[in-house]
Amino acid sequence: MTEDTALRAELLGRKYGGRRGGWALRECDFTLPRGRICALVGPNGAGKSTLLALAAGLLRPTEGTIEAPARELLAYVAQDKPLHPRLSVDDTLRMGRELNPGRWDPALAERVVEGGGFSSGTLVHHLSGGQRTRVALALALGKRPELLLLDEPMADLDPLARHQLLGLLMAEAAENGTTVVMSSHILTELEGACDHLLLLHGGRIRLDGPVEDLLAAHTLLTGPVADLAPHTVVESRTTGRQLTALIRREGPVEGPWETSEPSLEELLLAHLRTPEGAAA
Ligand SMILES: Nc1ncnc2c1ncn2[C@@H]1O[C@H](COP(=O)(O)OP(=O)(O)OP(=O)(O)O)[C@@H](O)[C@H]1O
Repeated sequence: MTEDTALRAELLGRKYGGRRGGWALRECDFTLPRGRICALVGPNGAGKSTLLALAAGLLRPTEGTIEAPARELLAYVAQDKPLHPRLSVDDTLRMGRELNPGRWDPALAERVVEGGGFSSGTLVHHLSGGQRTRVALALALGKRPELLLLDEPMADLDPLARHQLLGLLMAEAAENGTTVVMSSHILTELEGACDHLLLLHGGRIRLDGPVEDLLAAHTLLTGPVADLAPHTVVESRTTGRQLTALIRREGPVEGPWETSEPSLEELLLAHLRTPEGAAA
């Protein structure tokens, strides 16, 4: 892995349940440059959590490889946010400091916990789901990792908390050059926050690359029904004589259509609705 790379997978595969089990992830090849904020998207069961656990070193690949920074340089917030229930918030953050000598940023951890509507003496056991998320994010960010792996981090946060914490996360990532990989089903949340995309479906990568390049490679068009060749159609719908389609452009679009660049949400929805459509 070079200096500029934060995460790299080569023919990565993971099977659960022994020899007769099924593949949760198959033939995944990608390189994530340092400093990117990467959205990890895909339907339920696509393999997102499996990929994050492999990147965190908590699972071993069944085949292929995944290269990531050393464990002390990465932080991983799992979907179920495992924390010690009998520790107070204060004790939990103290543990974060003790486990990360020389790296821990107490002020940053405090900032994440602030605004959560609980005192620092509260036991983790007595926190709500969203409040526990705050503490788990404080532990992860306080560590000042090179690579931050977040499995649906915002799912149980209220809209204000989500906005505040996403803002804090983005600011910290920009300031410290942290690479973030964040799985989410909330597509609107990813727009504006992420500059890189990994779209998984059925354990395989369907889209991978900088968001800007992926958007520029696609065109939304509306107009009369006509042959779209030579372009690759990701998704098309017709209402009477009217065609709406998302295409992967192969050269200039010439025809009687109105064209525009899709938003990230439009691009993701089209690819999610047609999993067998135009792959990367
Ligand atoms: N511990 C396990 N044992 C057996 N199969 C598993 C295990 N964990 C995951 N799987 C299977 O692997 C596949 C990928 O699961 P994974 O949790 O990685 O998907 P996901 O994209 O994170 O889904 P979601 O959006 O629902 O969280 C699924 O088919 C799932 O049933």
